[in-house]
Amino acid sequence: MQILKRLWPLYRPGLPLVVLSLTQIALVSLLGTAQPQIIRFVTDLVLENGEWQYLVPGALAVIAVAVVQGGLRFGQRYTMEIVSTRVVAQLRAQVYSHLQRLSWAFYDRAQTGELMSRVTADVDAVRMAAGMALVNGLTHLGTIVAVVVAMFLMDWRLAIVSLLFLPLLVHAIARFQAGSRAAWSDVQARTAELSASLQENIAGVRVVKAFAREEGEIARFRTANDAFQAANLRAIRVSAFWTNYMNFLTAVGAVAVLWYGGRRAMTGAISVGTLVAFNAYVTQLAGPVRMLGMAISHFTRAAASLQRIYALLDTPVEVADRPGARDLEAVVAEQGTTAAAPDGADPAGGDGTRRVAGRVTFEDVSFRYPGGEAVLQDIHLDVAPGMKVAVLGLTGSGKSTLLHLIPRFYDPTAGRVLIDGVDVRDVTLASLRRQIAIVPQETFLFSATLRENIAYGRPDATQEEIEAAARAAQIHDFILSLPQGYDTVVGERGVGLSGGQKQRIAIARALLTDAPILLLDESTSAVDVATERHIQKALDRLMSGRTTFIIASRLSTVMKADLVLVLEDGRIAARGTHEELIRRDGLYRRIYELQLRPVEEVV
Ligand SMILES: Nc1ncnc2c1ncn2[C@@H]1O[C@H](COP(=O)(O)OP(=O)(O)OP(=O)(O)O)[C@@H](O)[C@H]1O
Repeated sequence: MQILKRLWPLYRPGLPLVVLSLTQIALVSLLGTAQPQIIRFVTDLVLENGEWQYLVPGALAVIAVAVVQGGLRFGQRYTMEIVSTRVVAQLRAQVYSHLQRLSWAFYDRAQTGELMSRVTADVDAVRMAAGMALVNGLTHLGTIVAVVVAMFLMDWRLAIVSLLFLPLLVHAIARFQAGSRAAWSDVQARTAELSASLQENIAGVRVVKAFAREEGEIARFRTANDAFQAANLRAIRVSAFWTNYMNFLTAVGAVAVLWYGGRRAMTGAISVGTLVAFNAYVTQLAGPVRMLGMAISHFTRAAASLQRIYALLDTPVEVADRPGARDLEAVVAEQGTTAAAPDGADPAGGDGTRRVAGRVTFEDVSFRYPGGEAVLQDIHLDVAPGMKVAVLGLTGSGKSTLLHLIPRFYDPTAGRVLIDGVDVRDVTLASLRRQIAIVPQETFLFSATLRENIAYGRPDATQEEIEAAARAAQIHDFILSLPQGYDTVVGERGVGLSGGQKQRIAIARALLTDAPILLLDESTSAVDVATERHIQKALDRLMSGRTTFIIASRLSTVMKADLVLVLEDGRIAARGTHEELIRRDGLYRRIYELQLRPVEEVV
């Protein structure tokens, strides 16, 4: 019920069409009762009384009814399908846009394949129910009602006897409904499991092959596949048993007609034509009843799917715009803190929007992942615009997490993160993220052209701007060397490009957004000396004039940094410049010995 209430607003705009379809359904149902009546007349007049002139008109009338019914059936189905495809398209769009809004914390827990199945299989189940099943279900219901009424109008005694099976039928429908709901919900869950397994396997195919785990993966998939098959068979069993049981009950009805109707016809209480018509009606009930069963199973399936879809739509967006949140640029401009633009930085952004200065402040920030232990504790930090901060620490010390709090991928559990003195939670996410460029360790490239990939953050960028960014990122010459140049389509995740090339595409992407704050996860992947020099140049260009947080793995980066932070178990264990820190005999020295020097020596 609750579900229908939520679905209703989607149907409302198509109300006139729904009414039209319902009218057609009513007419089809009424016409369904006409044929046995014609047969009744023909039987009584032609066979009993020998009035042969009624035979041909009777036959023609049967054909006419069938033709009109066919036209109406087409109309009812088509009109309802217009409404339902529209409803389902809106539902799908709602799911998709909610998926865009959901935050990192949600995707940490989510399974990609399961989400895909939500958008495809579940939405499809709703489409089936909202269109075809709805029309068919209502038509069958209408036919049943019309037939029953016609029977009572002809002879109520015979009607009661021949419909004695009806309560049993209703009971069977109810049992069927309950059984198939459970069975289909199981099938849907298994479908999701199967597609999750498939998706994960495809995404991780390189790992699978590297570890020669194909056989293991096949076995794992087979288990999921078997479970899916078993669930499906269970659902079919439930469906097959109850629909056939319902058919059997209808046959019992036909026997009742023959037995009791035959006696009444012999005593002359009803005409032979009436008996024939009754028999036609009872057999006519068999089809709609069985189909109604099928429609019900579609509905129960759709109800289960809708429940899952709404559960997803109801998942709260953990990191969202506050009501009335304003753009960061506007708030900063109002406070008048934009004055201190860094050297060389253009206070007006490349695309003409205002830029903030780029002061980043952490005030007593602590953070824990949901259900986890504290990952960051008491972080106190004030980074002036244009400063380069190198973040170091052993693995798992919280370096990435620290960076992820700035663009609000997560919100701190305690304390505040400020940009130019403004709490990042007080401004719109879009305006906040416009001010931040990110170069992650793993570059994700979309299956699109290199041009589109570079311009991902600024789709309106001109070819000149894209080329300028690529040139600064030291990747322009390489792109030109490809036969299709900037129009080269890269495969999913950028297959076809080397790690160093992908990283430079990411740098070009960040350069093009021209944001005053830069978050950089320096790749540790080993590259040759020439590539390393290219990347260094590209990075230097990118960092210039921007407040930069860099998870550093190269000594050269650390030496150039204005401030080095050493994280230990989520706390800032030491801070200072490389020179200051190296003189102390602490964690920094250890990291320097273990992590930084070797990389430098390779290069
Ligand atoms: N999405 C997450 N959900 C739950 N816990 C997480 C998540 N991401 C990281 N953690 C945990 O938080 C801690 C800090 O992780 P983080 O990735 O910030 O460390 P790091 O210093 O960047 O590590 P590395 O150098 O290995 O990349 C780790 O103990 C990790 O297990």
